[in-house]
Amino acid sequence: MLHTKAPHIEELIGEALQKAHHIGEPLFISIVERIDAQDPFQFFEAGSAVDTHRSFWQSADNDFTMVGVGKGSQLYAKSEQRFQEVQSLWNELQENAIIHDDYNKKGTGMVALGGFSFDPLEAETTPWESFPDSQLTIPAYLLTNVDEESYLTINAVIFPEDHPQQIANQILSQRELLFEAEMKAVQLPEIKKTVEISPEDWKVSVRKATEDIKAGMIEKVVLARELRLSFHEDTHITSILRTLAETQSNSYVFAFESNGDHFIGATPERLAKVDERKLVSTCLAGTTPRGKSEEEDMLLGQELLADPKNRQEHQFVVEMIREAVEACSSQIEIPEAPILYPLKNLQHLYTPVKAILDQGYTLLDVIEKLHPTPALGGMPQKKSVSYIREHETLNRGWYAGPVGWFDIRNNGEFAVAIRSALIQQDEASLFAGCGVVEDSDPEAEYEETAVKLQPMRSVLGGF
Ligand SMILES: C=C(O[C@H]1C=CC=C(C(=O)O)[C@@H]1O)C(=O)O
Ligand SMILES: [Mg+2]
Repeated sequence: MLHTKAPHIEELIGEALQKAHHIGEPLFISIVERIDAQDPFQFFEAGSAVDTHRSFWQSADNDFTMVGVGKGSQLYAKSEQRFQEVQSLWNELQENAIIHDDYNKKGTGMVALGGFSFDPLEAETTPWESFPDSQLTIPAYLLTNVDEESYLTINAVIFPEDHPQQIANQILSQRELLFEAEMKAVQLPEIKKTVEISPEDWKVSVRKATEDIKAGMIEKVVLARELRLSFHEDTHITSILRTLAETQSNSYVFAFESNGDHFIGATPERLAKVDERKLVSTCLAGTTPRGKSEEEDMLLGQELLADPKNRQEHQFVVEMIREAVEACSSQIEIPEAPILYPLKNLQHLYTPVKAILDQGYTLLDVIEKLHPTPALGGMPQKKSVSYIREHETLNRGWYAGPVGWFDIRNNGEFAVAIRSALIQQDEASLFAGCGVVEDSDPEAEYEETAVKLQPMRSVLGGF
C-alpha cells in the first residue's frame, strides 16, 4: 500500500515538454519523492509486472539499498575506452536534464546502475548475449533506502512530440503496480543436474600457469572455472536474492536483469567507492576456509596471515592499487599488513585503501585505472588479461567485472562481480577463480574455488 501522493507528475511533465519544444530536443526529467518505508525485495518483485529490466544493489554494511525498475535511459559503450565513453554519455545526459529533488540524498535522482564485462576484447558473446560490454541504466523507477528513509525517483526522457497526459498516466499506473505486489513465500530452486566444467583440464591450466610464472612470462594470474546447474522449474529471483542477502554478511548483494536473464551475486570485494571525494578501495586476495570451531577458525586465520603464498597473492594487489590510487588522489592511507576479512564460508586477507580524490577525477576514472586489479586479472595487468583470454576456456562476461552505481553528485561505488551466477530461467552458470602464483598447488586452488562457489550454490538449491 502506498501512503504518499505522487508529486504533480503531470504538471512537471508538462513543463518539461514545453522546454523540450523550446530547444527542439528530448529532455531528461528526474523527480524524487520521499515515501513510506519500503521493503526492497518486495519492490524488486513488484517490478517484474512493470519491466523485465531490473537492478538491485545492497552495500556490504547493509545500510544502503537501491532497486531499479525499467529504463529511464541507458548508457552503452563498446571499446577499450568504455569507461570514458560512459562518462561522456553521462555528462551529455545531464546537460539536458531537469531535476526535481528536495532531499539531495546519495543514490537518489539521476543514478546510473549497471556494470562492465571483465574483458572488452573478449570476442565470444555466449552465454552473455543479454549483457553488453558495458550497460548502465538510469532506472525509470528507483527505490533508494538510505539513512533509514525510502525515496522513489521517477526518471524519464521527454520528447518534444510527447503528450504530457499520456506519459503522466503511464507513470502513475506503473507507479501503482510497484507498490501492489504481495510477497510470495521464499522458494529456492531444486537442482535437476550439476555439471562441473572440466575440473581436470582446469587443474592442468593452473599447473601450466605456475610453470609460466616460474619461466618469467607473468607474475600472477587469476584463473576461473564454471559450475553449471539446471533446475526442475524456472528460478524465482527475488527468493534467491533475499536468501543471499540474509545469509552473506560483509558482502555487496547485487542483481542485474537484462532481457529476462539475471546476473546475481554476493561479493565481498569493493573496487572503489567515492563519497564526497573520499575515496576508498579494497585489497582482498588470499583465502582460507572458516573453521568448524572457534579455535580452528582462529588457527586457520593465523595460518593465512603467515602463509607466504597467500601473502604474495595479496601483496600484488596492494602494490597495484597503491599505484593506481596515487595517480589520481592524495592523502593516501594504506596499512602495512593485511588483516582477516571473515565471510560465511571463508576468510580473506584484507587491506583497506583510503585517499582523497583529486579535483577533476571521477569514480569512473578510478575504475578505469583499477580494473582489473591483480585479485581478478593478475600481474602485470595487460599481460595477465591476455593470458586469461588465451588460456581460460570460459567466457567471463560480467563475472569479475566492475558492477555498481554513480549519481550526479559524483558519489558512487563499484564492486567486483565475483561469487556470482548468470541465471537464465531454469539454468545457472556459477563462476569462481583464484590467484595463481609461483607456489600454487592445483589441487588446493581447486578446493579454494569450490568454497568460493558455495554461497551461490547454496541459494540455488545446492548444499
Ligand atoms: C576471483 C575470485 O576471488 C578473488 C578474490 C579474493 C580472493 C582471491 C584468492 O584468494 O584467490 C581471488 O583473487 C573469485 O571468488 O572468483
Ligand atoms: Mg587465492
